[in-house]
Amino acid sequence: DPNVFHKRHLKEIRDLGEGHFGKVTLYQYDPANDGTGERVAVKALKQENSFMPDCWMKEIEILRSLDHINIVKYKGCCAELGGQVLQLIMEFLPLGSLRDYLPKRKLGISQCLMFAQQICQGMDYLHSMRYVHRDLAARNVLVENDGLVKIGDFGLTKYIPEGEIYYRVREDGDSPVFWYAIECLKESKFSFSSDIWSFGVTLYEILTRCDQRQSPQNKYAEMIDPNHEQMNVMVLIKLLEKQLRLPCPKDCPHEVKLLMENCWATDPKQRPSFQSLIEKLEAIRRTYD
Ligand SMILES: Nc1n[nH]c2ccc(-c3ccc(NS(=O)(=O)c4cccc(Cl)c4)cc3)cc12
Repeated sequence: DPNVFHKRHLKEIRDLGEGHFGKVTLYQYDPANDGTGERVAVKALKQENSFMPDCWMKEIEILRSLDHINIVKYKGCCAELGGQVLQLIMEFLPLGSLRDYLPKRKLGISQCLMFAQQICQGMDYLHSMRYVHRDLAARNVLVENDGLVKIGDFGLTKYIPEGEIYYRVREDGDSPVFWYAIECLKESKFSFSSDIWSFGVTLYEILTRCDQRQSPQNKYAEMIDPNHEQMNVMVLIKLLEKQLRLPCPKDCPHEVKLLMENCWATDPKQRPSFQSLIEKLEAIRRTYD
């Protein structure tokens, strides 16, 4: 079965990333044991979290059910600890995430907008399957080559049943609050529209070329008075309720600034859909051809 990987043939190479519940590692899968095997990315639960296999199995099922050029490919599973827990095997993209790639490459605005449009295409497909991603950020977008990006992690993705609009969560764990829509911070209400807000923050990251000095967290921290308050979720909510938003990165075209701010509308219903963002980004990109 090409989707089954045997632990004994997986040779660890290096870490690719670490989240709250798991970590992603680069391995060579080398059954011939002659160094000619293919490189794969393996996502495993951190041991202390192996108590939550049901949402882990759900994550594996979700990625296995997805098939889109802008979504990282599922390759299979590997039994761990005598079969209790599975490891998720994905295709390996050598250029890593946008956070690794953008600071090193001086991409023009047109190529940044092409990446943004491809993220919208992957997300439009995900929403068409009635999944809310809940963790869209530049660190979770992978680079295949300088013309193709893919969404690379679905650890917080949830299915929204027909007829429902929101997904309420209990755990806040290590929540990516600076990418969260205001209604997620205030009421833990996640929806297709809250993914649009996170896309706006991801577009902001792309336009700053993932410069960490201009990260969402640092930029929001600059908006408060450091002398009398420390940044936390309550301070962030107040700042957003005062209609403050991330600043427009330099060399960001005016129509892209408007598009980004539309994604951060307080009212979720005022935010665009990924379909309309694809059309708008396509039109703006054509002015650069
Ligand atoms: N270079 C790659 N090829 N294939 C991959 C699959 C996933 C990833 C990946 C995907 C996401 C991240 N972001 S991350 O913030 O490190 C992360 C978030 C949630 C859960 C985890 Cl375990 C890690 C880091 C790495 C990288 C590659």
